[in-house]
Amino acid sequence: MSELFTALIIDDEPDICELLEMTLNRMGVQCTTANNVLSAKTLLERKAFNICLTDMRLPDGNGIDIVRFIQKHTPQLPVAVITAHGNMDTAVESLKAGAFDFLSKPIDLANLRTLVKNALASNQLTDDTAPKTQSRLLGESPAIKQLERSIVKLARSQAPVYITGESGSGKELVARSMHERGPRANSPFLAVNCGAIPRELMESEFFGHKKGSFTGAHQDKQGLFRAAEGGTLFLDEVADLPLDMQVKLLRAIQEKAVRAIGGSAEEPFNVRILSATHRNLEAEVAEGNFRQDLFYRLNVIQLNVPPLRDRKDDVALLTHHLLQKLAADMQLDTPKISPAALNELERYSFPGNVRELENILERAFTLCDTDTIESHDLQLKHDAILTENLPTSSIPVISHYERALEFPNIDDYLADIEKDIILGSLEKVRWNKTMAAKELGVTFRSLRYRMQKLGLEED
Ligand SMILES: Nc1ncnc2c1ncn2[C@@H]1O[C@H](COP(=O)(O)OP(=O)(O)OP(=O)(O)O)[C@@H](O)[C@H]1O
Repeated sequence: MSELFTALIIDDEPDICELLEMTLNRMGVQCTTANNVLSAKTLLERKAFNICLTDMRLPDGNGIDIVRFIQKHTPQLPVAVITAHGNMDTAVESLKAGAFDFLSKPIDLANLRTLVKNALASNQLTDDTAPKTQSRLLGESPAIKQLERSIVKLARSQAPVYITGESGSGKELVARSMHERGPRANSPFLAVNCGAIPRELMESEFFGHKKGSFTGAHQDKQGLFRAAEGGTLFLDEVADLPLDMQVKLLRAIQEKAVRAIGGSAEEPFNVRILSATHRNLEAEVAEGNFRQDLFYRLNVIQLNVPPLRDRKDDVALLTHHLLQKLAADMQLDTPKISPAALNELERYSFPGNVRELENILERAFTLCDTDTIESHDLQLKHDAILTENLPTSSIPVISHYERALEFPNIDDYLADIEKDIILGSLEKVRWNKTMAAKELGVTFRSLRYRMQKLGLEED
């Protein structure tokens, strides 16, 4: 580090101030100290710093007062809070208030150095070096604009973010954008689908293994945490982690270190954790399928990606963009879309969200034999077209008799209706079977039986 950076250290214990100052000085950071909230605020008003480290307990207030003050006056300044050992509540509270990261006592010097390095990199983003990445998230709706603002703000922080939203709504895209707009942009972004890793390989995938540590371990393998060093690890479908793996993950996050299978020592990592699931994780915790303590660690800040049906204004924009992209990939001219077809898309409920829109357009593009996509090319599921925008007189009356004739027999038609009802309810309560059973007035067992019979598995 050739430039001279400056830090404000706020602590009333001289020994801690000295330890922090010595460590930071060795990293080329010049320190100013304050031992209470009042003098810290005065210094913050008078001088510019690159990083601020504050103890939680101060004689005339606490670290969160400092975090709030900085958020209000100099939000670009990364501030980290030093908390008492094991006091996760205050750590979470400070991250929620806008702290960049936290450090627990007794201070681990390796962790302190990593924190300072990350903070300085984040502070540098105010300069011309800030990633100029164009937003990947398309949309002009208020919900997307708000999401975009949250992404930019959270990109600088180290806080774990838990992203919720229906399948295909853009959770991974949000995680990726957060990575690309932050100080970790030049390091790896690794996305892992927790539900797709075979159980017996999970520990090795996450933490790595040493050659010979088990049958088939022919060479050393670097786990995901090590492979993502300096960057971001996105745990997709985190609700699918088996309970024994949840314990190991919690430990790794708490210790900020991992031990490879067959390895002799824990190795520290510097990775930001983002996670997501389309399931309701609170309900999984309530049902005993997900550990409360891990949920608490992952869910420091929650971001919700709204379903496409709730941001109808974005459908046209996304459609035009996706058609352009499809045409470019196939080296063809961009097709037009008829007003009627676009209107149909705008009234569609998109159970599979943007991913479904992508699939619909790809199919339509392939099927359409003119330069314009028409309604019939879309092949939308009619029961998923919302009728709210239609004048009542034009709402088609569905005759069960006529529809049943499209099926091989009446039982298949009735099964189709039952499937629709169950899926509708499950989607509404985010696949919480207890709540769906209640809503549908059947027992939990009966719902499970029906789901099995109809081949409805959670994906
Ligand atoms: N706002 C958006 N602008 C442009 N493309 C989008 C947007 N939202 C989603 N997409 C696209 O839709 C597809 C699905 O997005 P993504 O994989 O991020 O969804 P997801 O919520 O993580 O899905 P899953 O729950 O299945 O993991 C991707 O191809 C993504 O690029």
